Amino acid sequence: MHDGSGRIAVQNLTKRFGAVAAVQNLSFTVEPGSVTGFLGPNGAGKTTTLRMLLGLVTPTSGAATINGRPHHQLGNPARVVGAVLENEGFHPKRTARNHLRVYASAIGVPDRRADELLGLVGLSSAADRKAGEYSLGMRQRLALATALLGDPQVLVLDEPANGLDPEGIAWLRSFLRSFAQQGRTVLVSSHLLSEVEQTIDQVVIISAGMTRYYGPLEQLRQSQTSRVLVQPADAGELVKALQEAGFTQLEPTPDGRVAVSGATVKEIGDLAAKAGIAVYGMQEDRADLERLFFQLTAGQFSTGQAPYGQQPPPGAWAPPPGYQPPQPGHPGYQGQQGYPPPPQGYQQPQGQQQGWGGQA
Ligand SMILES: Nc1ncnc2c1ncn2[C@@H]1O[C@H](COP(=O)(O)OP(=O)(O)OP(=O)(O)O)[C@@H](O)[C@H]1O
Repeated sequence: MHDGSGRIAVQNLTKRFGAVAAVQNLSFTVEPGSVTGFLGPNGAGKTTTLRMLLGLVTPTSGAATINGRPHHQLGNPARVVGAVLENEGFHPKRTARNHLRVYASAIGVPDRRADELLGLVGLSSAADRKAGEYSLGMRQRLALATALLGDPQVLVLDEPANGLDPEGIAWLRSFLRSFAQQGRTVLVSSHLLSEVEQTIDQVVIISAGMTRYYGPLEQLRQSQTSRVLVQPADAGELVKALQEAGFTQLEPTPDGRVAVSGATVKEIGDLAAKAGIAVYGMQEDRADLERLFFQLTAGQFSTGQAPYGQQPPPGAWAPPPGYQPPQPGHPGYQGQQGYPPPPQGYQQPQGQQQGWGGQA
């Protein structure tokens, strides 16, 4: 029998599709009572990992287990793990209520559970409409209702906020938190940290199939560093003046400004005035989680420019504890030291993606 813990364990998991190494030696655990974000850019290997966990793809090597067992050894898996995967297929002519009843009967739960769940996910009024007429957001709600039919201990969701409206996203957040507070396990994937930031306790960040960060979100948050972006008339003179005054955490920005860590706006302003350097603007810039996420998944840990001097200043943009440097084979791998610029055209995601409002 399984150990009943509700723990998800991924150990040295690897999946190759021909020449494509979709997942490479991935390891992490997800503890019950927490919501874990599984994050990575498009094509990072999230869906493949979740599909291996759910027994839909066979690993090339390594293991993914729930309750200490691979999916095919779970007995009645719907009672253990509920999953919402991308592109969930519904019979287009079947109503939502009938769809849920078919699944309820397949896993041996009573019909009334279908109506309970339609209410929970806010679909009661659309229960008799055909799934083929549902919007993307409605299909997501129906997929979650299906995943919950067996009252599972573990919930695995692949990009669940896709297509949801703001009310739906807020509902989903509070639902997942209360689900985890009952001592259950939630693993939720996303390619946007901002989308899941308010929901998750711990985070697994992957890029090109490899783990880049694994640990509490709070730890990642605490590693944020604030800096001041200064636009001086003469960057070289300002850097010299700052260095002479003992401020050494200085970096040029791609747009020609000087990024100063460890100094206040006032300190920089006073110093520039004393040195007779005109300053046209200063802006406090708090490193947000999204930028850290980008830096981690882009295979680097810098602002994209080599800092003034030889090496990155200690602490200025140091990786957070839990950071795992790129391995050979990762696009961001630069040997022992390397600070390449971010890819051209990268745009920071704007705002939160929208998406529920059932009767949580
Ligand atoms: N069945 C398959 N055959 C061949 N290659 C595949 C297959 N499934 C996935 N891949 C490849 O594996 C890599 C990882 O894909 P995967 O769908 O797991 O990424 P993802 O992180 O879920 O991306 P997204 O956020 O875009 O959904 C990609 O390069 C993808 O093209």
